[in-house]
Amino acid sequence: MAIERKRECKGLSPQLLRTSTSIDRLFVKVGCEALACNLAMFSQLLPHGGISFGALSLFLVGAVWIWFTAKRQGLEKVANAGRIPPTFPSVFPLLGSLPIAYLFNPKGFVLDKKNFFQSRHPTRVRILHQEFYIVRGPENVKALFKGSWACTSIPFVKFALGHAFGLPTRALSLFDKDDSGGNHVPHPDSTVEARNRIDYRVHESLVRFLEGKGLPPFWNRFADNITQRLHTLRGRIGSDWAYHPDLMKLIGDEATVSILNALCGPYFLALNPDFLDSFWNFDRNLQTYLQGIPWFLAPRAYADREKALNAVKAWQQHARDHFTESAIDADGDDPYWGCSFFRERHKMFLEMDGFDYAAIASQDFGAIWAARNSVTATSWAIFDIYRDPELLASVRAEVDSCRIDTANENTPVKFDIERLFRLPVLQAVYAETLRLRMHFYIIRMPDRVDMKIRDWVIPRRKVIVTPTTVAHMDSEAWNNERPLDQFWIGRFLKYPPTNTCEASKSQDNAPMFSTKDVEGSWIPYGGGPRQCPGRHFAKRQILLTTVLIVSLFDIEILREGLNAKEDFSLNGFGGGVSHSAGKIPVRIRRRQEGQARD
Ligand code: HEM
Repeated sequence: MAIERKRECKGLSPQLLRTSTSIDRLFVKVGCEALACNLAMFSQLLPHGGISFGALSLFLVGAVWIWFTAKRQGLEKVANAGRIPPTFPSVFPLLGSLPIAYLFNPKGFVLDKKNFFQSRHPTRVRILHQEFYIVRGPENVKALFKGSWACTSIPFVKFALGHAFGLPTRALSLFDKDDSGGNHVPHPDSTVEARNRIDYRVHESLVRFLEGKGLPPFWNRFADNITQRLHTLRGRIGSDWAYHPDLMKLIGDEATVSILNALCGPYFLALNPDFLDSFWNFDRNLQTYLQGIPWFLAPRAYADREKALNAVKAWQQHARDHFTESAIDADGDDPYWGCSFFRERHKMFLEMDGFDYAAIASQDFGAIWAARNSVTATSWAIFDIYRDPELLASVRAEVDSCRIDTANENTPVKFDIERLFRLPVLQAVYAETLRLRMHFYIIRMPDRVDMKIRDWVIPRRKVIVTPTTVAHMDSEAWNNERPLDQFWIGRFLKYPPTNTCEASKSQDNAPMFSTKDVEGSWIPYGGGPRQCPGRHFAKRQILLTTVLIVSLFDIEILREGLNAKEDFSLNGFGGGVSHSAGKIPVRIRRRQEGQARD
């Protein structure tokens, strides 16, 4: 039977197969047919009486490759039987699955069907002495999020705060001591004092702010601010086309200023008018800090971080010097600290060991920076709408139906906000923007117990990685009517049937928006207890800013910007919603009279 199987090896004579060695028969026996074929091919290449160098090299390359393929096949078999995820095979055992190709094309690497990010089942990956587990596929991802209660974020938060946000060592050491877990009630064997429960206290204050009573005042201030700003911009721009060198910067700056004003109050930017530059330069250099590149190799990157941190420190010193209780308004916020979130957590951090003003500035800069995804997503949504005149017309038709007429031209435009946030085409633009543009590695680590992911068990204290890009580009999970690397809102819309009696009776042919069918595949905000707490604000922020722009402005993307690409370089990929690789030049003018209800 083994010989019969070997006959399938193309190009090998029966005689050659009969003379193959006992080693290749052994491989045939264990099911590694390909390697057996290769060994047989090798004997055919041998000249009588010696081995040519070319033949030997060819053999070695072929043997390594086929061994690798055979191991992969074996992996699939083990995968169906076992419970501990198998290790992804590596060509060079000491190096593990060293992702050299990642350095040159990280997005291409994670989407390459042959490598570990695409494994169908949870898989262990070893790179040098490091190891982690990859989890992908909607059902596995749903199970991962469901089981995330058993995970700790402490090592990753500590890493990000220390490397990127410059949190001093004394404050960082608190993360190592916090063994109390993420729940309200600390682990019974934890010895950390309640005031030093940094992970739980920080997370609880974030949730109270962004998912609780802190959200409405923050949101209302943002909505007023962006409406006023874009109304003023409309006044400045006028009805003749004006050139702007970069749509992403134009939209990004407006949205960032309004978010900062709403978050930190009016003094933040008044005291630090150049903050936007250092903020975005910091953002572009994130990987430099995370990779631990020393300052003398990237002095400008570190100077930008210093400037951004100094801005936060200056704002907080001003708040400490000027704030009085009487400045607190009915919502609990005040103009010096902005949201009560910052004021309250300032007190909270000062209660903790190792925290001083510099440490608080690092923490708060991290919280401010977290809004960056929302801003970049807004710019992409607006880009994709104006790039497609048909889509622009659909969005405008929907949005105009939610406009509340204001008495005159000089009063800022108003909308029925709740209706606005239920518009199907608009929501589909938002969801498709995040599907296409959000590139992030969601990270989990089960802490005290092993983690069950369907039939698999991932041992405790092991890192689990789920790339959003893999989920968002999964051809088995998504509607492929248009290529997955193209922006297409149809992926999130369902249309009522067109030629049935029921449909003809129905007046309402509007599509329905839903993300239900792509649960576990649309994961821009992560999932489970530690999913993004800013998602409610982010959706509203992206929708309102987009709606204001399409209502107030005509924008023509100039030819060189029409096919703008995302920055998928090593420094640009994987940190969240992408930046564009280059500038996107546009012409902009006030939306022409009479078009408001086209
Ligand atoms: C489109 C916009 C946004 C996207 C795609 C996004 C995405 C994410 C993701 C993937 C995470 C990690 C979640 C996980 O591990 O499961 C996260 C965490 C976080 N996000 Fe967002 N985010 C967005 C907007 C915002 C905004 C506007 C804010 C604040 C105003 C914010 C604040 C945060 C914070 C504070 C965390 C860390 C939470 C923690 O440590 O527990 N995000 N975000």
